[in-house]
Amino acid sequence: MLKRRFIFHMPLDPGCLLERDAERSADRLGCAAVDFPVAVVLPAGGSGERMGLATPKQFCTILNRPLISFTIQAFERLSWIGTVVVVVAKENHDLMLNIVQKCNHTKAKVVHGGTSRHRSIFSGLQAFSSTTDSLTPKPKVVIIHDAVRPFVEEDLLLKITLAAKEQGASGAIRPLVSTVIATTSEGYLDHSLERAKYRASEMPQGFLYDIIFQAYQRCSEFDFEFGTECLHLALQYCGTNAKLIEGPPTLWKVTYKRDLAAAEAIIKETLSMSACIIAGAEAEAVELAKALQKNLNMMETDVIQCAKESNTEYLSKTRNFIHISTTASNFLGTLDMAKRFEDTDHARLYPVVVVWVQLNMTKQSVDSQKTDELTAFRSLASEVIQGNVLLYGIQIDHTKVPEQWERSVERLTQITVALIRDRNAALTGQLLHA
Ligand SMILES: Nc1ccn([C@@H]2O[C@H](COP(=O)(O)OP(=O)(O)OP(=O)(O)O)[C@@H](O)[C@H]2O)c(=O)n1
Ligand SMILES: O=P(O)(O)OC[C@@H](O)[C@@H](O)[C@@H](O)CO
Repeated sequence: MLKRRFIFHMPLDPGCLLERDAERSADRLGCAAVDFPVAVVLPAGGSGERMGLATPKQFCTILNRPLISFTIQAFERLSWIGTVVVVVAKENHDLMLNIVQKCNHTKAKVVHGGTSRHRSIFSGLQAFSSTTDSLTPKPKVVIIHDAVRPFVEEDLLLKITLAAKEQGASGAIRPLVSTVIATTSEGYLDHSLERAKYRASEMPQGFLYDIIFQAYQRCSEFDFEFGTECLHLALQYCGTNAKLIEGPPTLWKVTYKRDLAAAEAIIKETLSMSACIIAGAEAEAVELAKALQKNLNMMETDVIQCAKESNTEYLSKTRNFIHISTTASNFLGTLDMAKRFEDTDHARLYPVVVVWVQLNMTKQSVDSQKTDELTAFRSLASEVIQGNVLLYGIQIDHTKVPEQWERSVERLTQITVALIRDRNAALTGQLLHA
């Protein structure tokens, strides 16, 4: 087995695209540090007017999956977090239940929201009960997080939770990008604030449940209608001064169309950071695998000898598999892999890419054989895509002429990277040529 591991930092792991050793240890860290019940309220009852789409932005899809599911998964995967109350508009109740079922969000509880974000959050808080034997007992600490902020990582959640436990309230902040100014009623500049003295209030925020619940019980109708800051309610109505914790740049809220495009780009980039190359036994295939691994230097790649070895170790590390074969139509091994992805739920949340590379060692097959092969490949691709597996094909002609071989491998690399990065369903079942 040929292995070369890179020291590799995932720039972001939104909603745990892959369970990484580091993530697992952080989860263990969380379990050790959090010895009290923690629950979550995700306000998702808005209409997304600024997004300008018919579908509320929390239900807009990325890689065939609603945005809200990425946010829920960021909490679902942490063993030290309990119930995740998702607050949606009444008309979206069934849609949300379908998402919970399809994406297996076992911690999610769906409740109805209100006409404003604060009303929705309060409705979410009321889903917990003070009776200890209830299905949703009230937590010690509750995390409040906008459902349209999909990138929230465990270490920040841990800091917010522990700070809320100690201080009563905590909130994520980010440096201001633009300066804040005050305007006159005629629309002229009144004055500008010294930017360095101010921060943008982001999410997640954490609270001792009793404090934030009491704050909402006491707050005014004006607060409910026009307020945007939970930390302010804790201070105003419970005298609790939130601990502020600076978070990473990925905390931003999906508000406009550009934010959705940015979120999709980040998720695709993170899914494309690793690959497993299955070389088969033939010497030429192993040679191509090593050349491809060398060219794929922007990815953490493993090379294994055969699909049978693409066991759980590799499954947990990547969602991109490059299957090199020297025999035509040997793509049927992909079906076994697809079945294994299905058995391990590996493709439930994120599409798995399988690039079948056919290394042509002999002269071209006759046209009728090529047509049959393409038909079989296409029908396999349309079968496995039902299980969220995207099957692509690339043919490469073997040559002993070094310059030609180098050019072919470079083209193979470029096509492979493009397919993995874009995960475009329209190209599945195609046999491209490097
Ligand atoms: N009545 C409301 C309004 C907003 N939210 C939620 O609060 C979060 C942040 O609010 P915002 O970004 O303003 O969402 P929308 O109100 O949907 O957006 P817009 O203001 O553009 O309509 C979102 O997850 C949104 O779904 C909510 O639960 N209930
Ligand atoms: O006002 P919107 O409903 O767009 O978004 C809510 C934001 O204000 C809120 O998420 C943070 O600023 C932290 O309170």
